[in-house]
Amino acid sequence: MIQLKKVRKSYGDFHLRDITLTINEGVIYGIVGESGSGKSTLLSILNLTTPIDEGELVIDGVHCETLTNSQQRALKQEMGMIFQEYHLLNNLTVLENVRLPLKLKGIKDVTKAIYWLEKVGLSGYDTTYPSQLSGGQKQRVALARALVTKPKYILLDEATSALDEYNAQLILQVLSEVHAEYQPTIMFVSHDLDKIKIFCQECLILDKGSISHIVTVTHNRKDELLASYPEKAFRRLTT
Ligand SMILES: Nc1ncnc2c1ncn2[C@@H]1O[C@H](COP(=O)(O)OP(=O)(O)OP(=O)(O)O)[C@@H](O)[C@H]1O
Repeated sequence: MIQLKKVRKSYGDFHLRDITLTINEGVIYGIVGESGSGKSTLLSILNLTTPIDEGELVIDGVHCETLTNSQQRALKQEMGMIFQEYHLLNNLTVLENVRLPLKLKGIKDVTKAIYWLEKVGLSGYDTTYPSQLSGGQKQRVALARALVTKPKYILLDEATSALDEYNAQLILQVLSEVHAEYQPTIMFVSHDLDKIKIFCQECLILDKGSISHIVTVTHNRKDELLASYPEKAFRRLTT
């Protein structure tokens, strides 16, 4: 569980203000809001990339204002993050990028990295470098890298925005399978309300740095993502 109490962060004229929020285990949250409302800032605070100015951030009972380096490393290993700009390492191949979080955990076996590349439709790209990939392919490498260690928290910043509809659905399907398998907590930042509706259970609406609403998503159609194509088509056409 993650708790934020009166969290503040300022960048010049922008203020993320008094964010008080409990992020429960196993829930899929959407985060929406106008451009510049603070969605990425909130995710990077949760990912411990951005330190807060004031307030409290407590992750799994650990107070993050006073973390030791080893506590910070341990918590970060529970976070799988996809950044808006992907943050792939250009001097590493696709496979090496996906392996990186495993290596940081001291795991040498490459099987899981290969499995995840295949899962996001990129088998055969092991020795390719990020600069040779399209934006959508980079996004899928970032997804494989985020999921390879089975993290407890999955933080996704516009993870389907560079993708065509087929690949966006593929990613949401993969994430739904992952959620059905071990119930990680997922934070899904998106401008696409249809995807929020189909994928998320709760949705935070940010407005100029504050949470204006927390909405329970109704008519969630997650089952549809898990269904194989014939059932999916049948349900779409009949309900
Ligand atoms: N590292 C930074 N340094 C300075 N200003 C920043 C930094 N990160 C974010 N900001 C500013 O904070 C504000 C909120 O940015 P943020 O990226 O969190 O918004 P967002 O809701 O994710 O926007 P978008 O939908 O366009 O991605 C913006 O005004 C942005 O310029």
